[in-house]
Amino acid sequence: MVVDILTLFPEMFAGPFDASIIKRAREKGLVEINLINIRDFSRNKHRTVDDTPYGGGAGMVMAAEPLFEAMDWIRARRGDPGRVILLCPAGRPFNQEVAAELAREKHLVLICGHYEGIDERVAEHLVTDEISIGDYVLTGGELPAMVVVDAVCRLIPGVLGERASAQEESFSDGLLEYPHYTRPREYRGYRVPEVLLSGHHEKIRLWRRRQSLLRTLASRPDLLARASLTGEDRKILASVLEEIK
Ligand SMILES: CCN(CC)Cc1ccc(CNC(=O)c2csc3nc[nH]c(=O)c23)cc1
Repeated sequence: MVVDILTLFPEMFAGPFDASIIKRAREKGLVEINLINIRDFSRNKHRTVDDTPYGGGAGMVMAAEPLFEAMDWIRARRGDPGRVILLCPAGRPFNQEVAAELAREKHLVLICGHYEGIDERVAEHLVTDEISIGDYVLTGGELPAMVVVDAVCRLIPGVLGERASAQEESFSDGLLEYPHYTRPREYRGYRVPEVLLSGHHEKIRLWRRRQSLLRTLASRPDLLARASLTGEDRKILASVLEEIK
């Protein structure tokens, strides 16, 4: 997969993409990430990329020209991208389903907005998808772009070890994860639950499932409503609800 990121602050991306899983994916040639500075496509001598809004109002608006010029350059080099994603607060809420959809593309362009907004002609004539990463206001689209790239890249075959992706399948039943423990058995008087030390695989499986159900019930009942629950799950939930009566 090729990801072209249009941004005013390419330096912001240095850390997250040069470490760990994304770095390995790039080295393996599974993903190519190009950082493109929007300012390089400004056609005026002051290299400006924003201007005052028509109709008045506070703040500045990102101009259309540098983004259209950058898209021409991308198209000339690599042909039409599958998706052109504008990161913006008013976009479609990003979630695992959107990540899976984008992970099937060969070529993504991400546009990181700034200022009060971007000239609407960009959204109208260049953009295929507008994506928000949540209902809170950030200073720009760069962190959202990193979040999207991270979530999408890990779904590209070969990026995660096959074990991890197999594990992913088991979690994708929509419940929250059960608690994890590792050595030592006791640390500062805090002990690991006995069942996990028992070696009794069926009891451990049941305990973990119960923990997932309890946690999901406690903090994400909305997920519980949507999850694919087995008969066994319903029995566990019934006994839990009995207990807390
Ligand atoms: C004045 C109204 N603001 C919209 C809520 C203007 C505005 C604020 C912050 C931004 C910068 N944020 C993003 O570009 C952004 C891009 S994706 C995203 N997801 C969640 N929250 C976000 O702020 C974002 C852009 C416009």
